[in-house]
Amino acid sequence: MTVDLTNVFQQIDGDYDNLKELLREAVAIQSVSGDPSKRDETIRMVHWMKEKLETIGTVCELADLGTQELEGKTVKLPPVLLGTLGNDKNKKTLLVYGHLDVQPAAKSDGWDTEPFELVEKDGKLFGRGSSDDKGPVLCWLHAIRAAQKNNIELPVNVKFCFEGMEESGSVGLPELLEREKDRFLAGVDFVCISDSYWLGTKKPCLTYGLRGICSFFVEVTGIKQDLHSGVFGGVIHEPLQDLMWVMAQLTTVDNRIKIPGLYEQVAPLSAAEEKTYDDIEFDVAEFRDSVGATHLPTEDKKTLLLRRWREPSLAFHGIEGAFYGPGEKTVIPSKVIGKFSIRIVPDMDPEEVNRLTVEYLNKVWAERGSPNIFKPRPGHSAKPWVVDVNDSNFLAGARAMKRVHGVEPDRIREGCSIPITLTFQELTGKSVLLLPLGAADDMAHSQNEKNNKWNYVEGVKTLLAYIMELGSA
Ligand SMILES: C[C@H](N)C(=O)N[C@@H](Cc1c[nH]cn1)C(=O)O
Ligand SMILES: [Zn+2]
Ligand SMILES: [Zn+2]
Repeated sequence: MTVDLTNVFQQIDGDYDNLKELLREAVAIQSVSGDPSKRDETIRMVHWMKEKLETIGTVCELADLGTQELEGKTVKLPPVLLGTLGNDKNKKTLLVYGHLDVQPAAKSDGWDTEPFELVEKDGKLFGRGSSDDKGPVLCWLHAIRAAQKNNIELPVNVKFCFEGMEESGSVGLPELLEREKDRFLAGVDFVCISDSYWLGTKKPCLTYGLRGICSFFVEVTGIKQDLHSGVFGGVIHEPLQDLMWVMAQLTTVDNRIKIPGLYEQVAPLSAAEEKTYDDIEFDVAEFRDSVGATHLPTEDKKTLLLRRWREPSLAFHGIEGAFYGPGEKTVIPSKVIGKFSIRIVPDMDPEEVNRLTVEYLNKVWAERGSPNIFKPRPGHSAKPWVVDVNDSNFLAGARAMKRVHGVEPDRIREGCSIPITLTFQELTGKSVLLLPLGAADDMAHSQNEKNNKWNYVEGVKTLLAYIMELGSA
């Protein structure tokens, strides 16, 4: 029997001030997992969320993950929040995953407002984590709270797994989940993750694929300290010149990867799969304008989507040790570390990608002929993930989207990665649904990250509708 949610949806609309207040509190906690100086904040964020989950009756535990070595220091890993809400043997069990950590952010990066202060402007809620992933995580809480306020019994038991290291490769989580296979993960029937974005700004989507990732560090040293470029320029081998030259050998001008053997690993595209791209609504001009570009390497809809979702790509992230502040500094840096990553797709294997990439870097380094010291090394990696879109979990998600938005969602893939997705699928043997709530222009990881007020509120309704739909899945 379908429960009428009309009144609950109205109450959710009316509860906006509370929804916003909770997001404000969450955004204010600077849980940047990649920054060791902010590790206490990341841990505080997990404790904060535990308290919130307990207010809806969740039985919570904090799984300790020990420590990690980060920038030469031993730092505590944030615990993983495991929660159990309901234990009815006659009901199926939904496992919800989300992350409480965020990417780094500083006003000086070019934000219009302070990144860790939630600001509402023109129907948008600006703040680091508002979309990725604190907003969606809070939608789960609000959805269940709304059901409880209206005495609506959930048709499923709900388990929560919220971590604080997703943006840094989910360190320790796969091993914890392995250990929890026959305890916390036992009896899970469905998995759902809300940690990605719609393809546009208006039409909802369900996501059935993610790219994986292989990240790399390339270190070049050669002189004992930074040097005056006037006094020493021209008479030494500069590490930064070497590094820039090596990095420039990795891609072509239209961003194709030059590492031999990489594209050969990509699964061939069948005619049937190619056809699924025909009906997807995607406005290339809107996409181009949203990123502020004048030209894109391709403006053909299908080619562009294929490149985002089912082809590898290489992105450069930065150079540690190189001067980047305002003004001029006529210095030759002594040690530089280039950082880049490769997004990988089926059938690429992270270990093989790491091997081919390091082999290629060493080859071009040999061609460079520099006497400096060159150390390329892989960082974290994750496998790609693709599934069937028509199982009962996906159908429940589609019905929920239709109930809230009145349209059938598009089935899409994502260019980004959620490293733990495949682990959940393998350990539970159950379907994992990616139910995105954010808009394509949310600018996750970037300046002025936001969550639309509308997406946030409709997201609460969508997750509630999804939980209720699982009752007939
Ligand atoms: C899709 C998700 N919200 C996300 O942003 N994932 C990150 C995961 C990651 C991998 N390395 C560092 N972070 C991403 O795709 O970059
Ligand atoms: Zn992210
Ligand atoms: Zn995320």
